[in-house]
Amino acid sequence: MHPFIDFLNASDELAQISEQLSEGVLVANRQGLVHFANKAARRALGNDNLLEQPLAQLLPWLSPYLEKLDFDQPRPDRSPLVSALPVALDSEGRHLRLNLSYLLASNRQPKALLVLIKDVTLSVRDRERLQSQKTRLETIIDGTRAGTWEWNVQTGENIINERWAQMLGYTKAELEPTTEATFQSFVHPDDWVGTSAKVKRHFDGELPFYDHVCRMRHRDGHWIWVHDRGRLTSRTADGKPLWVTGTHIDITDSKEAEERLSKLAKTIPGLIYQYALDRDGHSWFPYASEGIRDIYGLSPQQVQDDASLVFDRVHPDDQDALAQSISLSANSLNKWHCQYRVCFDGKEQWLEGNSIPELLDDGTVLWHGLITDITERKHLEEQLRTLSLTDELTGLYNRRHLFQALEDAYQRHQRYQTPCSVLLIDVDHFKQINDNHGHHVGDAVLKRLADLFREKLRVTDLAGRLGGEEFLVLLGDTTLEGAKKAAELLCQAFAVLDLPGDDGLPFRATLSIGVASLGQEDDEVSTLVSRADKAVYRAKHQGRNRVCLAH
Ligand SMILES: Nc1nc2c(ncn2[C@@H]2O[C@H](COP(=O)(O)OP(=O)(O)OP(=O)(O)O)[C@@H](O)[C@H]2O)c(=O)[nH]1
Repeated sequence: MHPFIDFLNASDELAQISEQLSEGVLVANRQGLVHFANKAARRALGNDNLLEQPLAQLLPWLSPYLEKLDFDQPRPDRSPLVSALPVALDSEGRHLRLNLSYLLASNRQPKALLVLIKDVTLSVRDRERLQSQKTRLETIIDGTRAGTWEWNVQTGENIINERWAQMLGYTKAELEPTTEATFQSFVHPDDWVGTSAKVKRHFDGELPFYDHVCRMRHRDGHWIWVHDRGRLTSRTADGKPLWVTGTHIDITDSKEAEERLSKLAKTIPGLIYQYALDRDGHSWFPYASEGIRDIYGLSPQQVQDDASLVFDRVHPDDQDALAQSISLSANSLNKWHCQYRVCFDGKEQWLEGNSIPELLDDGTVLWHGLITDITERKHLEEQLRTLSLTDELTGLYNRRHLFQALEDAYQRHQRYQTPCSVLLIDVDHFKQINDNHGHHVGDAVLKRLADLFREKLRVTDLAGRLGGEEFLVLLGDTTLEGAKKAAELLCQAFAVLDLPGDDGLPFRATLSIGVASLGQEDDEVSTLVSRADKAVYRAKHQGRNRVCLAH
C-alpha cells in the first residue's frame, strides 16, 4: 500500500489528484522521513527518490523549525507552523516558497508533517525586474532634475517626490501631507488661471496632455519659473478624471536667459532673425525680433510661417539682386550680405543685411543674422558723393570732376574718334561787378549763369565751374561748329539778362567764350583747355561779349 494512503487513510484518488498539482506536496512522519512526494515536489527538489529521505536534509531551511516539533500537543487547527518562509534559493537559482504544517488526526493530535513547495522563481524575477525598472526611472527623473507629482483629482491628494519640494526650498517631509491646495498655494495667482484652464481642456479631451509655464514662490520669497506638464492616467468607473501624473521642471535659468535675449533684441536697432529656406523654395522666419515692425512694417507672427510678405515689400529694382544674393549664400553656405530698398507706408528705406547660413539635416538652410536700416547712412553717402563732385556756390560740377569727365571724353575720342568740344566761359569785368555791387551780387551773377547753363544746354552737356568767374562746358558728341552755336546762344542769352543790382536797379553783364574741339593736335586734355583759354583771351582782346574759336 502507498505510504501516503496509509498515512492519510485517504483514497487512491486523492493521491492521484495530488500528482496533478503544480504545487509540490511532501508528507513526512514524526521522525521527519518523507513518506509521500508528488511529482511537483520531486521536480522542485530535483530528486526522483525522495521516499524515506530526512526532510532536514532535503530542505535544510526547515531545520530550525523541525527541531521544535511537538507531536504530543493537540493543536486546535491546521494552521501552518511556518508559512511563506523566506524565499529560498536553490542551486539552479530558483526560488521556492515553503509552507510547513502538521497533518492532524481527527482528535486534533498531529500525526504527520505536510510540506507544500511552490516555485516562485517567475514572480521573484518579475519583482526584481520591476524594482530595477523603478530604480532606472528614478535615476532618469533624478537626472532631469524633475519634480514629479501624482494628483488624485477626486480626493485632492497629491504625491510628490523629494525634488519637487527641493525646487521650492523645502524637504518633502516639511510639505507633507501635500494636496492640490499645497500646489495652488505656491503658484502665482496670475498664472493659476492659465494652469487650470489648460488642465480643463486636457480633461475635456481637447489636449493630449497639458503643458504650461507658471511662476511658483520659492521659500526665500522669490518666484521661480516652472514648466508644468501632466497627463490624465485613469478615470473613475463613471468617467470622471481620477489620477493625473506629471512633472515640474525649474526653468528659471533658461527663462531669465530668454528674457535677457529678448531685451537685447528689443534694444538693438534693427531686426535680429532666423530665416529658413527649404528645398522646395518655401521660406519663413522661425524667429524675428520686434525690430521687424520698423524694418518691414510687419509683425513677427506675420512672417513666422511664410516670408512672402517681406519680399513683397522689397523695391522692384532690388528684388532680383536680393534673390540672387540669397541663393548664392544658400549654395555656397557663405555669409549673406546685401543692401537693398524696401517700400511700405509710402516711404522708401535702405536696408543692409548680414547673416550666417547653416545647413540643416533635411536640406533646409537656416540663416542667423541682423538687418539694419541704413537709409540715413545712404543719404549721407549720397550727399558726400555730390559734395565731392560739385561746386558749392553754383551746384555745377567742380574742377576735379570736370577734368575727370574731360579725361573720359578724351579716351572715347581716341578710341572711337567721337567729336567732343569745350566752351571756356569767363564773365567780363567781373571785378567791377564785385566792386560796384558787392561780393554777394557777384555770387548771385555766378549762380544766375549756372541756371542759364541748366536752361539752355542739353542734358548730356556737362557744365562746371573751374574757379572764380571761369566756367567750362563739355559738349559730348559735338563738333566745333555745333559748339560755336551753343556758345553764341549762351553769350546772347546772358547779355540780355537783367541782373539784380545791390541798389535794386537791374544791370547787365556779358561773357567771353573760347571754343575748342578735340583734334589731332591735342595729345592730352590740358592742350585742349589751353587752346580754349587762348580763344577766350582773344575774345577779351577783341572787346569781350563774344565767342572765339580756338586754332
Ligand atoms: N563774387 C565773387 N567774386 C569772385 C569769385 N571768385 C573770384 N571772384 C572775383 O572775380 C574777379 C575776377 O577778376 P579778373 O580776373 O580781374 O577779371 P575781370 O574783372 O572779370 O576782367 P576780365 O576777365 O578781363 O573781363 C576777382 O575780383 C575775384 O576776386 C566768387 O566766387 N564770387
